[in-house]
Amino acid sequence: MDTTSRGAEGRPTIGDLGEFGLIAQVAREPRSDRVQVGPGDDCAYVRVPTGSVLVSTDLLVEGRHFRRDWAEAYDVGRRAAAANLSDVMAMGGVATALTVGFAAPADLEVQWAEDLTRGIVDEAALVGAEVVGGDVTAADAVTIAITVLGESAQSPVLRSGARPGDVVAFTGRIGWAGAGLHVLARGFRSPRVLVDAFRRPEPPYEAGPVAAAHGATAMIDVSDGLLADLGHVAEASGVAIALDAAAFEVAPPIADVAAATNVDALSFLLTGGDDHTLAATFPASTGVPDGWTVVGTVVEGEGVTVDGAPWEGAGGHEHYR
Ligand SMILES: Nc1ncnc2c1ncn2[C@@H]1O[C@H](COP(=O)(O)OP(=O)(O)OP(=O)(O)O)[C@@H](O)[C@H]1O
Ligand SMILES: Cc1ncc(C[n+]2csc(CCOP(=O)(O)O)c2C)c(N)n1
Ligand SMILES: [Mg+2]
Repeated sequence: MDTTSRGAEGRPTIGDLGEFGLIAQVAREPRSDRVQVGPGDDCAYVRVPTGSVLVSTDLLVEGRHFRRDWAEAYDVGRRAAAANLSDVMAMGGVATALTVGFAAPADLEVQWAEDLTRGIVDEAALVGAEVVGGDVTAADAVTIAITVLGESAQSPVLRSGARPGDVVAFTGRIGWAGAGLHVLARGFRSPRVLVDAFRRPEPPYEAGPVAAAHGATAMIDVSDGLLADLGHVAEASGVAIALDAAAFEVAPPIADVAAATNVDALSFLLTGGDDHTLAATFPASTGVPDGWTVVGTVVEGEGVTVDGAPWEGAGGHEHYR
């Protein structure tokens, strides 16, 4: 525990509690029957008179989630929207509408804000969603808080449905954005393909509903890192997940960066965040849809292991840690 973050008279701070401790505190609040899924999944699912709606909020803060010297405003917009749209995808749904909360200092160029909006609108258009409202306020750091609404053709796929015997799989690019961030943080701008993957993730939007229709038992978008996000699935489902390192194929640019910076290439795939791709579990009998790679199995127990042991390296992303 970080004792340097103690509040007045030694009272605990949210830094002590941690991101997930704080969320657990909010999640304990009672909710009515109209809340079919509350805090704890990629989206909430709330009953309305005409059916049910998926809803999720994601916040991007300058310096924490993006840097203006690392990405153009347009790409920050694409990424801000993608981070939200991918949470709807992870429930097996399709996004319909976004509201955009935007806070920035007065000296931000108008062009930056315009380009950001264009990026958000273009990313939303990939799934047929539209920006329908928002809010603007002054702030010291550029902050983008998007709320997304979505709908689902079938019951949403939760984090809590994984069962022993299921297979664990992912689809889309994994580790690319994390490797891009690693490169940028060391002052480099290449390999370009990795830096671009960080700047503008490409969530496999159609894969969410396809996986749901295929019978996915649990699903999550990979934003904190595969191990961390599968950890959320394991915890919510009351199971353990056993990954097989040999099942992961390391893409050449990731292998190059790993070799050049003396890092285990697998760590990018297991702990890199920001890809906004999908991980899911499927019954062994149904197998996985096209384009998914099986990387492990669901077993009795708790936690996530790689080749039978807990991952020794750094974990995924967690605020305040
Ligand atoms: N301040 C809060 N109040 C209520 N619920 C919260 C709060 N912060 C987070 N949550 C809920 O906690 C759960 C986990 O949040 P988290 O941001 O880790 O997941 P996520 O939205 O899937 O992340 P990502 O968008 O990075 O994939 C979500 O269900 C989210 O709605
Ligand atoms: C400048 C900069 N430094 C570090 C990172 C890495 N990062 C920040 S938040 C996060 C998890 C998802 O966020 P959240 O849990 O808030 O949804 C990750 C992987 C970044 N994107 N930009
Ligand atoms: Mg998510």
